[in-house]
Amino acid sequence: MKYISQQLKQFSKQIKFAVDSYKPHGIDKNKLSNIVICGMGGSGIAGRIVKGYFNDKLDLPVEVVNDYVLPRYTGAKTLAVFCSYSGNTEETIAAYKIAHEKGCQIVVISCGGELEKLAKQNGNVIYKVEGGLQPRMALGSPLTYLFLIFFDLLGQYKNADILKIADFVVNSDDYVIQTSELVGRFNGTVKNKYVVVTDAFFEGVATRFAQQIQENAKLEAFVHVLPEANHNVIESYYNRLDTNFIFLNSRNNHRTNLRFAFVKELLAKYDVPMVELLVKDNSLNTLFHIIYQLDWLSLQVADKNSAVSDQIPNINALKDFLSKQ
Ligand SMILES: O=P(O)(O)OC[C@H]1O[C@](O)(CO)[C@@H](O)[C@@H]1O
Repeated sequence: MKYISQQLKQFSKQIKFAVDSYKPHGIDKNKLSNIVICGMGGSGIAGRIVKGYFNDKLDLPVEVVNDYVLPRYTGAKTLAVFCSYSGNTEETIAAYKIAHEKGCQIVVISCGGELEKLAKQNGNVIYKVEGGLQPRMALGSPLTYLFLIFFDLLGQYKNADILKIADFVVNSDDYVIQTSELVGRFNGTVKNKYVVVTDAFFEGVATRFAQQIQENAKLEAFVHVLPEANHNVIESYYNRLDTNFIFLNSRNNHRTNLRFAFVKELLAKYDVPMVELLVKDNSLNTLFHIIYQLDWLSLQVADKNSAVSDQIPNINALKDFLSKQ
């Protein structure tokens, strides 16, 4: 835990690094028909978070691709952003090669590897990330770059609010205290599963937390998105749930708010551990704070579960297996 928590403490520094290093990409939004953001795991999640944020702000379809292939509609009018910390993730490299062949407008976020090599050869825009961390503990820079790339497309890059991302200076000890309180609220009964009930705006943030619980704490974690989850998974909300619930609601839809209220009441009947995260507003600052808070929570849960959070033996064994094929 100590080693990985040292890495998490650099979140704020990573954000600042990206804000300071960012240079406008020069891509004209009016010449685009769509955007794809490609990447896996702790890098791909940045795309999902940004997609949720810009859903009601950008008049272009955005798709997140966590795969080897790109959708058929991609081409010269596609902005394809590739996000890989190591630059050596095989799915991301394969998708990059397709984008290059199809003549997409390409932007790469990475600290090196094969992806950076190809991007340099092909003269793509590259946003460099500082190396030496576990990819899932390096989200600050890629996420900030992605936000800046999108604001830049909207012609808002110089907007003071956006540059305020750089003001995200935190005392990580405060987060450790806050999240250990949250863990305390879950503790009455030890549950083995985590579910985040979220709305679409925070789906990426919720998924980030689920992935952090899976990789760091070695526990099952799921995301139930409202309103859709009210049409299916709600039927599993009965007694004997072995689950801790977290609620994350941006409060931007009155009907969805009602759904949250109903679900909370329903689960309360079964005495299920629940925590509602405080969402002050839908600003970038709040979004970054929630991500950081949930990252700390995943490490606290890992500690409680005596998990070795900096080791990912199954993932490494899989990569080893694939490299021999
Ligand atoms: O950012 P990268 O280097 O492409 O890695 C993507 C993902 O792959 C892993 O290294 C493991 O498969 C994750 O830890 C990471 O989130």
